[in-house]
Amino acid sequence: MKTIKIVVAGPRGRMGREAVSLVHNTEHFQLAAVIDRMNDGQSLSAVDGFSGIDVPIYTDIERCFQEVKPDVLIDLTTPEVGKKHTELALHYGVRPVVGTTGFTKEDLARLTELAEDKGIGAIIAPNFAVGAILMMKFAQMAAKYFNDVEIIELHHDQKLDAPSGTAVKTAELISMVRPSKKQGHPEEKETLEGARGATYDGIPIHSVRLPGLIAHQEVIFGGNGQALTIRHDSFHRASFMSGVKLSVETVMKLNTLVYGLENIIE
Ligand SMILES: NC(=O)C1=CN([C@@H]2O[C@H](COP(=O)(O)OP(=O)(O)OC[C@H]3O[C@@H](n4cnc5c(N)ncnc54)[C@H](OP(=O)(O)O)[C@@H]3O)[C@@H](O)[C@H]2O)C=CC1
Ligand SMILES: O=C(O)C1=N[C@H](C(=O)O)C[C@H](O)C1
Repeated sequence: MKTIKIVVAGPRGRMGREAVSLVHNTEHFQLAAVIDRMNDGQSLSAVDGFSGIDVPIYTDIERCFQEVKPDVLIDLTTPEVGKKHTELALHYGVRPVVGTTGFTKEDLARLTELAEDKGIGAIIAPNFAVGAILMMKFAQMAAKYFNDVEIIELHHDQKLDAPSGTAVKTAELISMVRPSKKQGHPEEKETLEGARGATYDGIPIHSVRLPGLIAHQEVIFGGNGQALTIRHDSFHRASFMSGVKLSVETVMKLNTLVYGLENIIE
């Protein structure tokens, strides 16, 4: 298998650390550099937790792309930084694999067009865990039979975006197969603002943030005399890494942007 030359953005982060380790330990992957917002020009091996991983740190992504010429960028940063990185990667002909969440519909449309113009692959995946992809697929299947649904997503309290990318993606998949609907009593009123959560096409989404959690979601369907709950839990960020690996391998064969791993996991 041809070696894939990879740059990871956000290496000191919770996900970035796992991704660096995955790339470093995968035979046909080469970790060529990392992009961070500090330690420019130093070796990653000098940073706590990366001993023996001797690759350069760049704080300037454009200089990194010009000098390193990677095949793939794995971005695990923050919503604003992730958007900028993805756009620049496409501009430089580097295929982005983006786990960073918080992208809007407009962001996705713009990036899809850019990938199309450049004729290269890109993957933006709100969730890399296979169990989470199945949860979303099962929820979409169930929505054909149950019109009423609410999503509860639960994450660690350091998460920047709400609702989670996974919750938004789940609501999008459900709204593709069920008619738009205003749920609950037509005259219901919130006596405390926000009590009914955010809504996506009439689907309430509730975001819980607590220390101790990692990434969890329940999709609850209600019907006549019954309820169906579909739940997924990530107890460790290692749960996301097989999806990152598959995405890096797949993005090399694509020439458009794919949003969501459900489109590449059959
Ligand atoms: N798709 C998926 O399956 C998953 C996606 N995620 C998403 O991945 C993203 C990262 O999550 P997580 O690892 O928990 O977050 P962290 O806050 O732990 O990591 C983000 C990292 O990005 C760094 N960073 C900030 N600005 C820049 C920049 N300009 N250049 C390079 N690095 C930068 C931060 O540095 P500093 O600390 O100095 O600010 C930090 O090290 C989030 O959007 C999250 O929602 C998370 C889990 C799974
Ligand atoms: O920030 C996180 O941790 C996670 N973010 C992603 C999301 O917003 O859906 C994926 C997973 O839930 C973990």
